[in-house]
Amino acid sequence: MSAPRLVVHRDKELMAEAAAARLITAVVDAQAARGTASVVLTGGRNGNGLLAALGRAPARDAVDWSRLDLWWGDERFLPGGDPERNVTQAREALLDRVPLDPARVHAMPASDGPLGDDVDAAAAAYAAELAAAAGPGDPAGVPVFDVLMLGVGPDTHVASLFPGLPAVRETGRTVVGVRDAPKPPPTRISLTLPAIRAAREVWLLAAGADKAAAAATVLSGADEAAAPAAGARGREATLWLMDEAAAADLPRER
Ligand SMILES: O=C1O[C@H](COP(=O)(O)O)[C@@H](O)[C@H](O)[C@H]1O
Repeated sequence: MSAPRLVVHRDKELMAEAAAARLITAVVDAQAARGTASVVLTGGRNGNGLLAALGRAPARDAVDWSRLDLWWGDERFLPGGDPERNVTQAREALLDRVPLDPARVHAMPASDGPLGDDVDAAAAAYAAELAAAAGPGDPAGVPVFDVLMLGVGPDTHVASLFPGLPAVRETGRTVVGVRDAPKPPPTRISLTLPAIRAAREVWLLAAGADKAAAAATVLSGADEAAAPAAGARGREATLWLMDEAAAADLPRER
């Protein structure tokens, strides 16, 4: 697993533009090397800001959108089309305006889907979809994602892995149902840390003053059960993409 590396931008707008440019390059490079690319999207303000910036970037046309697999790191377990669902927000920010292959857009199940409102069954179904996409050389039971993005919550949560809840300690399953999340809605679906750590590159997005304490806690060596973002590492790279406000409480010599 790779050690965290920090990239600090002046403000959240610049961070979103720079992260979008970085994502375009990563996808184009992956498609050139392997024919396809796979990216795991995050919900939240920073993740949606990045998607909106990507939509404004002229270089977005360098991406072959038809050869891109999109997955989600977590989802709010709500009815399909609910404005609070991460996939709904991602569609609005970008996905509805680029020529993706619908079969490659792997949204997590909704609470009114064919599996009904059983969040554990929904999580198991997503784990099965990931396992089916994994190759024989992918021992984690998920594909080797090229880039997996995670918004960092002010409480250090990533995906829907919240401090102190059992999901953050999961070692066997790749996807779990989450109940009693402290941030609404309380019922969610999340990739687990072992699934997250299967990615080549993990990018943690932290912009805004409300992320400063979380970033300082995680980057000072906190335990992942108490600060889940501490457990989010990529095989080849772990990047913290930040703005100055989120980096304000980090040691000066960073
Ligand atoms: O609820 C969620 O929150 C986190 C962080 O969101 P932010 O608005 O504080 O940046 C997000 O990463 C996660 O995907 C989402 O479900």
